[in-house]
Amino acid sequence: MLRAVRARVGGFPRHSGRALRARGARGIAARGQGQRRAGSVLNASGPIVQFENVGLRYGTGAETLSDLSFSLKQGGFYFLTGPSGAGKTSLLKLLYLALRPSRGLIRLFGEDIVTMPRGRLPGFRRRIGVVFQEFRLVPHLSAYDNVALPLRVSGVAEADLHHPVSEMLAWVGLADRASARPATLSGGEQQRVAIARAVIGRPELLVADEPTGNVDPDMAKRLLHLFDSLNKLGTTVVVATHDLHLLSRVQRAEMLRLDRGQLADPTGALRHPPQRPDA
Ligand SMILES: Nc1ncnc2c1ncn2[C@@H]1O[C@H](COP(=O)(O)OP(=O)(O)OP(=O)(O)O)[C@@H](O)[C@H]1O
Repeated sequence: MLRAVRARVGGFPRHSGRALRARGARGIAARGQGQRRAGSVLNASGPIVQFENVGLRYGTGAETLSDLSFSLKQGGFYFLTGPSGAGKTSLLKLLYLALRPSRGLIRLFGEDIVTMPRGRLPGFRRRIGVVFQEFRLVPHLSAYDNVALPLRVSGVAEADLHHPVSEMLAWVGLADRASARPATLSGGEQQRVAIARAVIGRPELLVADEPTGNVDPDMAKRLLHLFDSLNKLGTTVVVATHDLHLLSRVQRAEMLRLDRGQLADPTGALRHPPQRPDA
């Protein structure tokens, strides 16, 4: 079945962008290929994420993340790697605004999100697609309705939902499971629904935590191709993974390697935060 699906779709599912441009759609819906929303303070090549000397501490313990200074360029593709417990999920939570840092500066879409009033955060979160490590599907909704959720939140009309949602479910090989509730799906199937939900709105930033952890190598390749296609349409992609086979599959991807809460260079040496020019 996978082969049949593969034959039908060569790039990112074509109806998704169309639905997002439908009448009444808000926010991300207004974007075309590689374009940013009107009024964005970012220019086409500016960083979409900037961390300066960021630290994160849970409770009163030692810092889980320390001295993180890096930027992600708009339209970039990044793999986040590192041993278990290095802090990958914690870093992704800072990126998708589930946590605020204990210290340092984070700019997202050109704005300081550390001091941003809480009321503005949901609007920012809608610009980010997230594949959670534990999926977080809505249990009482079908696979179809879980995938449709971001489009409904963006104001896409019901009449415009069917094509993009069905196409996306077919892409992830779940056309025949559209009406299934999450509890009746396997772990790998739930993961694919979670991925379809995260990408269908063509977010400006996609953050995926071990998105291929529960699928076989063929499906992992296919899902990575989906991220790759989305990235080519302008979405900045950050994928945390232990799967070293994935890393070579996107040639242009850059690596971020975490080790004990700090960024390391590819040789494993810890990278110290750059000196500010005025320091
Ligand atoms: N809510 C929390 N409260 C306290 N400590 C936490 C919390 N979440 C994570 N940690 C700790 O932070 C450290 C980093 O965890 P994190 O999940 O970010 O690592 P990871 O690199 O994603 O690991 P894995 O690859 O196993 O998923 C771990 O020592 C973990 O115990």
